[in-house]
Amino acid sequence: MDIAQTDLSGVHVITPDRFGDHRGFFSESYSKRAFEAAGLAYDFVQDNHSLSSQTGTVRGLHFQAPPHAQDKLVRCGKGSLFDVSVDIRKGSPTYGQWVGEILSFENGKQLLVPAGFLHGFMTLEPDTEIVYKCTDYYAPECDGAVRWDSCGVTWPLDVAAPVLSEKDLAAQVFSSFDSPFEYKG
Ligand SMILES: Cc1cn([C@H]2C[C@H](O)[C@@H](COP(=O)(O)OP(=O)(O)O[C@H]3O[C@H](C)C(=O)[C@H](O)[C@H]3O)O2)c(=O)[nH]c1=O
Repeated sequence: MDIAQTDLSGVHVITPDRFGDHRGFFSESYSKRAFEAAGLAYDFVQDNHSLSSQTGTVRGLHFQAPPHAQDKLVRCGKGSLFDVSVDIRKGSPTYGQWVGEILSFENGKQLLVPAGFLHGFMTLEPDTEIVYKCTDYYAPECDGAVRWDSCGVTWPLDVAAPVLSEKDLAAQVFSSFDSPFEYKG
């Protein structure tokens, strides 16, 4: 399992090993032991799975506010997507900065998105499935969203009208967003 730091401290790209044979492949898609050996200690309590049928579907950019903030370990179970994380920790030297990574069934890559970061993605092909682990349970009263196109993210597809939920269509713009997260070094 390769665990690589991104330009945003705390956000990692993780690539599990795949053992191929004549049947296909086997991969340990998550190992608490490997994470702890890399100094990453997360207690995941909920797995999420969503299907986006159309290319150019955008889900995000979302967060859960304290006291139910979530760290997320994200991977693509089928298809491909551009996964994005934005630092929203007030006082952070990288506040407002973003990283993006193509996650696909083919490349097996994962993105570790800590609490204090927005998370969202754009699908790059039809019938794309995302699967992710969270360190806290769903708390709709703490659910928050920032407009996908207001954070300066360079999205991979020039989609005039992405497929969005009502919630994401109505999300606040980043410039007027008051983050509930503080940078703790
Ligand atoms: C997130 C969540 C949702 N739901 C229910 C609530 C709605 O009835 C339905 C769809 O929820 P929503 O439109 O918020 O789903 P997404 O737009 O995929 O939201 C997620 O997308 C981005 C990429 C994220 O990182 C978050 O996990 C999450 O915000 O599932 C649940 O029952 N449990 C949950 O944990």
